[in-house]
Formats: sequence, structure tokens, C-alpha cells
Amino acid sequence: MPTCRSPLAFRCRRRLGGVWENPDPAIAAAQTGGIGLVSAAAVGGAVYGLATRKRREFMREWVTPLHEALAVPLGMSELTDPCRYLHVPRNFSDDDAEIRIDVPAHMRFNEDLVVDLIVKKLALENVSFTWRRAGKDTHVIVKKRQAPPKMLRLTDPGVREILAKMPESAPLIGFGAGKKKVSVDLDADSPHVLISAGTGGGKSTILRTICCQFIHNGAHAYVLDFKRISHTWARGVPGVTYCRDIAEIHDALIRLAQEGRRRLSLAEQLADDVLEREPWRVGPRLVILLEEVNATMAQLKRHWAKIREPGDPKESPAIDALAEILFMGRQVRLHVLLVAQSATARAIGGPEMRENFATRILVRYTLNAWRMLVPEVSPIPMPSDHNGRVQVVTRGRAQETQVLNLSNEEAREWAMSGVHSKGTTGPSLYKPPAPAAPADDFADAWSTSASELPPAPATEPPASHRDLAAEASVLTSSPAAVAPAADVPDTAAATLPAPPAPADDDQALGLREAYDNHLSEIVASLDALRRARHDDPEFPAPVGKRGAAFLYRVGDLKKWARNRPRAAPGTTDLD
Ligand SMILES: Nc1ncnc2c1ncn2[C@@H]1O[C@H](COP(=O)(O)OP(=O)(O)OP(=O)(O)O)[C@@H](O)[C@H]1O
Repeated sequence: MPTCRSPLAFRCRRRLGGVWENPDPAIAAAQTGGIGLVSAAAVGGAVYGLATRKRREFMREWVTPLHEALAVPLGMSELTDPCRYLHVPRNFSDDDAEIRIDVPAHMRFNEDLVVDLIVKKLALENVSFTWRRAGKDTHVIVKKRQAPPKMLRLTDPGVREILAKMPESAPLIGFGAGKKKVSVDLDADSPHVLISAGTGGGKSTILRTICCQFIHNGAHAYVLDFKRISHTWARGVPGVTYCRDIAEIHDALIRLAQEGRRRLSLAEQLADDVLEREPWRVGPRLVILLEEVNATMAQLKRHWAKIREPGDPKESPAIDALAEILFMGRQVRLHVLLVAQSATARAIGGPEMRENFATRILVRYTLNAWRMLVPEVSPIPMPSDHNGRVQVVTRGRAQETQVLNLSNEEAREWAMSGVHSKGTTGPSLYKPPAPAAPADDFADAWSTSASELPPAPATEPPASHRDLAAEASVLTSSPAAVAPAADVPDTAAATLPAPPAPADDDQALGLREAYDNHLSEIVASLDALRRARHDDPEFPAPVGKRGAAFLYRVGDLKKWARNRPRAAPGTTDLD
């Protein structure tokens, strides 16, 4: 018996490897010479099975439909074997690929129609057609005319300048064919962006590229990343709140939805033309990076199941909050950049939720993923394996794009070199208790309240001023979270009158009631309050019980909430 070191075994292994790399010749051999021949050449059954499956899929999805469209216009029998005249390589979407179609020598067909059908059936963009009409060997060669660049870096000539000139609402994603700039305009196209890619497909790179440009222009970013390490570039960058664990993410989503509601009521009070002209008046742009939505949703559900109490709704309020944010229009300037490895409708909260993402970026997609996410674009462009090559779909049009590849250092530098570089800091998590505001109003230093609109400047302030507006929009609310940094305008904290001690401080209430009526301005969420009851030794003792629920003196809770130790500035604890 030959050992695995024998020359025969070595040759078999080599041949097997070759077949794996390029199965077509082996399949062709199998088809003409029979499977026995291939077996004799040591092609394992598994390899053969895999290769033929891929080939069948390729034939079914691309070659056969092309044949069905072309045969009649070319004046050929529909029974012709498509492989005899359609030479479509499996990698036909690659930049250097070449498609050859043999056509009848009589040339009595409509060339324009044939061209149109080839483009449509193979979902080609920017291709050239070279006809050979003379002689017997009549054919047409189809090649990409202009492909996106193979790689796009910040250091490439002119890229830095282009980035600097992109509109504030429309960061550059990358370049398409012919160096065409591809961007997503959150004001004009789509308030939210969906990124669908398998692992290693370049999700983090896309987010990094988009997000650092928003921060550069004065937006605040909320990175909801329970993997903790997806965006190390953003750590400590002014304007970034990094929520790493699921409790933080839960609270952040609830807070952000509250902020959205506050902005909606503010927007309602602004005349339409003012809102149109000065959209920043509802607050700075808030960009929410939601990494790995499939896993995050599952974690949010589990988290809620752990902390929810009798009487609480069954559904996670954080998931509801996300849905609410996604349904809010562009006027509130809350934008979700959502990443999904497999963006099933269920993973993102139902099929109607998907409709909120007018812009979808797909990378290394399966045909099923495409059909589910972009049913309006057909035929489906062939996915590319090229690093950083994606399809950006907006308004029913897919654009093949090479994503700008920023390193962590470059993204960080870009984020910090914009409006945030002018000596200001990121969003303060401080919100003063504001007893005058309605309980559900997300009162903050910038807006004071929905009814007290800031004076309207005649035009949008320059970027250097926008950041001050951004600064002043204090997003999250708890005094326990972060003390305002010294350079953050803290006018509201300084000028708001101390709340009068209301007579109802002596009431004994359950936590939910106390939160809803008295603490929602001071504590980030009911969950945060509940967690504190378990974790904080300083949490007030209950003063009674109603059924199974403990009752607390409202004044004690308020005092506790006001006096909790504050986290260090720059931390991201939202409660
Ligand atoms: N635009 C790009 N240009 C060139 N290469 C890229 C680009 N985007 C991604 N890559 C390559 O792909 C690799 C993976 O990218 P990235 O980390 O963004 O993927 P990911 O989908 O976030 O990965 P994971 O699922 O592991 O978090 C990068 O290290 C890089 O080599």
C-alpha cells in the first residue's frame, strides 16, 4: 500500500489541490470522459460535488438567463447549448475579466438590442463592447471600461482635499467607476444606513470611514459595540460616546429615543422654512453606530429578561427605542448606521423597519441576502471578493464602489482635526435636574425646553460655531454620569434655579412610579434605577411595601440621585 509520502500520493494531492482551485477543467473532463476518469485522476467525490454545485448555481443564475434572453434575438435555436457560445467566466465581475460571446456569422441581428440584453442580464456597469464582425470567427468581447480603483487611501493624490470638501451631511464612502465620488447624503437620501456584510467583509472599515467624517464636521457619535473593540480609533475622540456593555447600550438607546422625541417637538415648533434652512436648530447631528445588530438584539432581549420586573412590558424598551429612532425622519438629525452580518427582517425588528434604510451597503452578499435587502434592484450584480469592493444602493440604483480605507490612526486624526479640534470636548453627559420641564421632556442646556427656542441666526453657523451648538446640546442626563468638563458651556447647570423642594417628596412610591413622575430627568432610565437598587450600597432603604413591590420615599430617591458619585469626564456611562 502506498504511504502518503509515495510519489503517487503526492501527485494525487497536487492534482486534487489544482482541481479545488480551478474545478472547471475537471468538470469538463468528467462530462466528456465520465466520472470514472475523474475518479482515476483522484478527484474526491466531495470536491466534485462542491464544484458541480457551484457551477450549476452559476449556470442557473447567470448563463442560462442570458441564453434565454439572447438566443432568439441572435437568431439561434433555444436548444443550443449555452456553453457553446456564451463564454462567461465565473469571476466576470472582476475588473480584468473578459466575457466573450460568439455570434452567428451572418450578423443579421440587432447589435444594440444584444448589447442591451447582455448588460441587463449580467448586471454590468461601465463596460465596453468590442465586435469582430469579419470572417467566420464573429464574436463580441465585453470588458469593464472603467472600474473603481483597486484600492483607495487617504494618501492617494487629491483624496484628502476631496474629503475636506464633502458636504457635512454627505461623507465620502469611496470611489466608483471613473473615480466617481460615492457618498450617502443623510439629509437628502436616507437618514439611516444599513451595512450588510459577512465577517471580515469590511464592515468596520466602512463605519470608520463614514463616522470619522461626521465627527470631523461636528456630529456626536454613539458607538454601540458590545464586542468592545470594533472601533478602537474612536476611543477618547471628542464627540464620541462608546457604549461597551449591553446595559450601557440599553440605556443609550432609550435616552436617544427620548432625545429624538424632544427634537420632534422642537421641530414641530419651528416653521417649516426655518427647519429647512437651519436644520441644526433641533440639535447637533447624532450618529449611532450599531455594530452586529443580530447579536446586539439578542443581547438586549436577554438583558431585558434579566432586569424586567412584574408589570414591565414584555418587549425590551431598548429595542422599541431603536424602532422609534428608525422611524423618526431626517429632521431630528438622529442617524443609525446599522451593521448586520445577516440583516434578516427579524434581526432588525420587522420588514417595515428595513424600509427606513434607503441606503444599503452590501458586501460579499449572497443572492438571498440581496433579494431580501434590495429587491428593487435586479438583476443582482455579481458580488466581488476584492477587499473593500461594495455595492452602495440608493434610490433603486446600485453603484460598485471601492471604499476609502482609512487606518485607525487616519480615522482618529480626521475625526479630531475638524470642529472638535478647536479646544472643545465631546458631549457632556451631564443634565441638570430641571423640575420646570415636563417629566418626559429631554430638557438640556442647549434647548432649555421645547418652548424656549434658541434665537435663530440668519444662516447656518460656520463649522467652528456649529460645534458650540453641538457642545451645548447635552445629550444624556444624569448628574451621576459625568461632571461637565471645564470647557463645556455649562450655562444651564449654572443658571437653572435650584429645584424647590416639592411637598410631595414625602410620598412613598414604587420605583416605576417614582421614576416616571420624579426621576426621569435625573436618572437615565428605570433600568438604571433598578440596577442601582441592587448594586449601590447607598441606595435608599424602602419605607414600605405595596403587594410585592417596595416603596421608597421620593425625597430620599431624589437626594440619592443627585448625590451619587460622578464618573470621570469622558466616560460613557449613560445613567
Ligand atoms: N476599503 C478597503 N480597502 C482595502 N482593504 C479593505 C477595505 N476594507 C476592508 N479591507 C480588508 O479587509 C479586512 C477586514 O476589514 P474589516 O475589519 O473592516 O472587516 P469586518 O467585516 O469589520 O471584520 P470583522 O467581522 O472581523 O469585524 C481589513 O483588515 C482589510 O485588510
